[in-house]
Amino acid sequence: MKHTVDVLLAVKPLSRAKSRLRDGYPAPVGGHAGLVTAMVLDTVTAARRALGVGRVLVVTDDHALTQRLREHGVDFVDEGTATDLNAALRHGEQVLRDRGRGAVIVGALQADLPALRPTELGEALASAAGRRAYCADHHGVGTTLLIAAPGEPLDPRFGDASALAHAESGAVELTGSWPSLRRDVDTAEDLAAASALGLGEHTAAVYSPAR
Ligand SMILES: Nc1nc2c(ncn2[C@@H]2O[C@H](COP(=O)(O)OP(=O)(O)OP(=O)(O)O)[C@@H](O)[C@H]2O)c(=O)[nH]1
Ligand SMILES: C=C(OP(=O)(O)O)C(=O)O
Repeated sequence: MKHTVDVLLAVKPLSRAKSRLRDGYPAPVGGHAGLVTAMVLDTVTAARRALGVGRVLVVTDDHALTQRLREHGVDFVDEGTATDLNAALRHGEQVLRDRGRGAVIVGALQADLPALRPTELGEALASAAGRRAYCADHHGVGTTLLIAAPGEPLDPRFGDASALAHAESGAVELTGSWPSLRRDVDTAEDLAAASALGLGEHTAAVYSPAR
């Protein structure tokens, strides 16, 4: 039976989010929080359109963000007692399993992929082929996607050098090209590179590349 992956995205409070992305580009419409929100919405929109994705659940305590998610019919959950990204993802994983019917395959997708193409995510999920797997970021150092093996815990190890950490945890590295899946946005340079790939509608509406 073809399995779908239930995808988690975690977002910290917008006031603290994307601290490396606070300057170096024209002021976005709606300010910093508006830009971060737009990137989340574009990432979620692409994930929902990707072949192989089941449910999408955003883990966040930010009220303004959850309001926008609600407007777009995106499911979300608070982060419980989590104090970091991995704990927030583990909390979201438990919520998915509690709600799930039958075997659940859980994945974690970074929430700052505003150029994400559904086809690239779908290809990455297919190439995991039921294995614990990860996709490294464009630097080859971080992780933009982690997929658990069916019925296995997600065991997220995001943070510094997370690609290596996930490899050491037994995850298989996914090696497709997938430039939009690997282009997470941490800095103004990343945002310009994502713009060159083609931004989703929400981020494109608030950001214009520096002329
Ligand atoms: N819910 C939740 N999400 C988190 C937490 N820490 C990080 N994240 C999210 O994890 C994703 C990847 O983290 P980073 O790329 O470091 O994002 P960031 O922390 O906003 O960026 P910087 O402030 O520049 O480090 C982002 O979407 C963050 O919002 C946390 O404690 N809780
Ligand atoms: C937390 C991560 O994201 P970033 O490196 O963008 O902070 C990660 O790649 O594990």
